[in-house]
Amino acid sequence: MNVKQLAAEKAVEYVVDGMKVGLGTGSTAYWAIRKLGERVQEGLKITAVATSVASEEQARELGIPLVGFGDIDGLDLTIDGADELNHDLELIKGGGGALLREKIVARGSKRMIVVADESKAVGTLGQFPLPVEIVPFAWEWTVADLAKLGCTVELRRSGDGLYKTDNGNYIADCRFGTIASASELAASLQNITGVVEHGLFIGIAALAIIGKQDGSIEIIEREHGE
Ligand SMILES: O=C[C@H](O)[C@H](O)[C@H](O)COP(=O)(O)O
Repeated sequence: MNVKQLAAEKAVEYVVDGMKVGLGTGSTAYWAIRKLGERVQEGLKITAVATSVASEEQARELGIPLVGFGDIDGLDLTIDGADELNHDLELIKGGGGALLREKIVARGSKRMIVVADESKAVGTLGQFPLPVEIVPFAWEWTVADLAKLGCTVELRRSGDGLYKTDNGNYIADCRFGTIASASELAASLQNITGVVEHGLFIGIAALAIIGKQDGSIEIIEREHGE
């Protein structure tokens, strides 16, 4: 059973004619984009923006109409994956390096649906190293500042060199083990000048659709105003 596909295809049921849709990034969002492509070929009328070069290419190949950010002032719905999520729908994202674009797109959406398999649902965030996008300039100092927050930091690599995001920045993967307060940590991260954005998504996702090995789906909805 492909539980990522199960969750992703359920989320696509929320898409209706006329919607402006944000396309997430990663191996779960892949299935949502694929299903959306099928529905577009069957006549669904939507426009979309993508959160990464990879998702944009996938959408284009499937014939999903893409628009520029200057053409629209917001989105109705974004469907995206997560690396970890807790019961308050606080997320860790950025395992695929797309967190900055993902956060811009999700924040510009009336609703964000997270799609994930059950391994991503945790009691406390932090087992997954938190991806933090940092500028290459003086990255050594930024990494040192991040480590002062109580994590071990590894600069993400790719092949022989350092990994670069679609925006030309580096990713520092910060292993906290346990994140007691995501909002306090988010505030501390935002205070570090070399940090462009971090992978904590707090108060952004409205709904999570979690695919389970037994073929069932769990839906978690965030209380309004939480
Ligand atoms: O940068 C990547 C994104 O935040 C992904 O949504 C996240 O890493 C989950 O990816 P996957 O569905 O491949 O586990």
